[in-house]
Amino acid sequence: MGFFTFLKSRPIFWFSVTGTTVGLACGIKDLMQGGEFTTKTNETGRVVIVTGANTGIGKETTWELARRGATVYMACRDMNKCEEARAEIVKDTQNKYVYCRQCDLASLDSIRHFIAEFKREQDQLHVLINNAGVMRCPRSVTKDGFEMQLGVNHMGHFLLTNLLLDLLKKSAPSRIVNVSSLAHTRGEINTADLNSEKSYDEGKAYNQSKLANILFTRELAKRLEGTCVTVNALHPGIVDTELFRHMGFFNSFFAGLIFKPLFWPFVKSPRNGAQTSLYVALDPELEQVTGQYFADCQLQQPAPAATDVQTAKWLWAVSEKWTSSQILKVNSPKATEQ
Ligand SMILES: NC(=O)c1ccc[n+]([C@@H]2O[C@H](COP(=O)([O-])OP(=O)(O)OC[C@H]3O[C@@H](n4cnc5c(N)ncnc54)[C@H](O)[C@@H]3O)[C@@H](O)[C@H]2O)c1
Repeated sequence: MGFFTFLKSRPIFWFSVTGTTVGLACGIKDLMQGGEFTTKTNETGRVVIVTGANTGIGKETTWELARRGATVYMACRDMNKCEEARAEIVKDTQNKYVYCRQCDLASLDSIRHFIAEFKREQDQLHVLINNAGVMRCPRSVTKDGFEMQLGVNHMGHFLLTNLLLDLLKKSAPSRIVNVSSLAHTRGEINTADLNSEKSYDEGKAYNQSKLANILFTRELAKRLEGTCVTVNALHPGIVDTELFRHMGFFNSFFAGLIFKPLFWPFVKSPRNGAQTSLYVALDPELEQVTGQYFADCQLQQPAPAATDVQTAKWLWAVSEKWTSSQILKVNSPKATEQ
């Protein structure tokens, strides 16, 4: 009996096999969505900044914060997209205290400008969510000469956070949330070529930037001891967002074609992907918790490389130097500087 004849002769069997497979996949998908942050909180009067808030995880995070009454600043690169997202959120939540402000993390000047404008409008900041990110893009550099993934994912947020520490301390108890990734487990801080000037691998550069997010979190937590400002990092899960678009047309097309269907049961919706950010930002039980790493709304152990105290100190010193130097605008920073 040929294969197709066999298929045709047992329709009920195949119907059951397909049904069971789809059912199992849906069950697995349900399980893989991770925890949901269901604790009711009222955020009225609390001021929050979310970077990269116009799409994906950042947009859903902003949406839920707005639902809970917070004053939310959407710190975004593209004002048109930001206004579009804001309009949708305001219409749904009726929260008028949602604002769009330009903040291009690939430009230290833009970050400083955003800070100056923000501080003119607000004298409080209760939560800073460093969410924006680019992934596996072909090599390019920021306005200040940083390799793009290092520059946006780590250096931009490093400067932004440091320039907001005064307000966060003044508004304490307050929180900083750094959206990292499970990709940090494959990361390594390349102390000989942090800025990928000698060689570039888009995957390694992304992993390095996400490892940097956790090292920054842990070093900052130490520096904030005794201040009632906490800082934690997280992995949001594998989330169906537009993050793949940075990989260029060819790669993102194939990632969409192969990766998404293959990993469908494990892929979260953006709304589910925002739950750990919301949990870390708002859960009352985490008021004292700092320097930790979370996933699926649970405390997790990061990779050993993310707990290396010496590397965290080295990265802090280099980041401080590179983001404070005006010379960076002209010359690409030297990766060997310490
Ligand atoms: N999607 C996933 O599976 C996944 C997994 C692990 C970690 N993450 C992390 O989650 C975060 C959010 O990503 P997402 O999945 O929602 O993707 P996304 O592409 O939908 O969102 C990223 C946001 O960052 C913004 N951004 C990029 N460059 C910027 C710049 N120079 N200045 C300001 N904003 C900039 C984008 O405009 C966008 O709004 C990222 O940090 C990402 O690394 C995502």
